[in-house]
Amino acid sequence: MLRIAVPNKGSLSEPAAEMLREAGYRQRRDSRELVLPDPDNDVEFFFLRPRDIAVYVGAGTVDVGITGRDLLLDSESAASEHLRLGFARSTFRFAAPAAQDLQDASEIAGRRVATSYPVLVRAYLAERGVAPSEIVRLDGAVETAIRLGVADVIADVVETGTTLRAAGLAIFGEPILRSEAVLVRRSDGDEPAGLDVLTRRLQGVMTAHEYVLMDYDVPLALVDEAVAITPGLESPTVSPLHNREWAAVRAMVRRSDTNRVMDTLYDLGARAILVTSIHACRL
Ligand SMILES: Nc1ncnc2c1ncn2[C@@H]1O[C@H](COP(=O)(O)OP(=O)(O)OP(=O)(O)O)[C@@H](O)[C@H]1O
Ligand SMILES: O=P(O)(O)OC[C@H]1O[C@H](OP(=O)(O)OP(=O)(O)O)[C@H](O)[C@@H]1O
Ligand SMILES: [Mg+2]
Repeated sequence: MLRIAVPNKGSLSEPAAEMLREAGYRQRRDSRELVLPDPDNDVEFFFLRPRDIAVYVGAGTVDVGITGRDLLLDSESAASEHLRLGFARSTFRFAAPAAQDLQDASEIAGRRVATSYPVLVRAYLAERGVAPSEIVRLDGAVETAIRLGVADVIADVVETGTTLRAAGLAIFGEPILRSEAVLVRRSDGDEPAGLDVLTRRLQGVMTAHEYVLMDYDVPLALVDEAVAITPGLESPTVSPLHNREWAAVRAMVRRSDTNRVMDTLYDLGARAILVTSIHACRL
């Protein structure tokens, strides 16, 4: 049985459970459940703190886990990224009171930095030869650290930037890291049995979100031009129609391109252009 660690709380928890549900796995109904066997799919879920997941995976007590790239790197555990999952995207940034108008990470020299990710911050500054006077490790609500006088600068997760603005802080310097949810596995050792199936299922969910199925009819003489507009992933399906002068085409199209592609096809002379969502897929 593949042992899979899943975040029990926080920003990662709900979207991770939703993705696993879409991939056909059982998910818990009660947030107090800590372990959930799914014998039909030959896996077992362990609901753990997101920050601890890479530690358990690195120690080999669970086979794989879902966590954030930032949490993985800050854990220094023997786990590594196996698959990007595309949700819980964030950037990790330095910020300071807007009035101070700091511009660059080099200005952190001699200043105190508060963060929940001390390993990431220490490594980033060390690489650039910047020596802060202190790195203050906090569990959360890092934005308040400056007002309370324990730090001059913070390094924190930024999604929309609302929290920083509300605290009167402004981002400065380059992003320290771009993060998203990732599937992690142990860095060394054999690939755990069943990881290939989990990976394909999760990739299937991502592809189903990312692509739509587009069907349209097009005059035979225009099929080549139409197919160049919708090349699909491998090759589009072209089928004959009862009216022999026309053909039907079916291809996968990036969801974000849907309307642009429909406009282009219509201008070319395609008609009856239909778009359907993909429920699940294996490529
Ligand atoms: N708006 C956000 N706030 C916090 N973390 C976010 C956000 N958006 C994405 N993330 C990602 O979620 C992970 C952090 O999850 P975690 O559960 O530790 O923090 P949290 O959502 O702030 O929960 P908590 O309230 O327990 O601190 C990181 O990988 C982070 O990059
Ligand atoms: O850029 P934003 O969209 O505002 O989101 C980012 C903020 O959200 C999180 O805090 P959370 O509310 O989880 O509180 P915490 O600091 O106690 O973790 C995170 O730590 C940032 O502070
Ligand atoms: Mg938080």
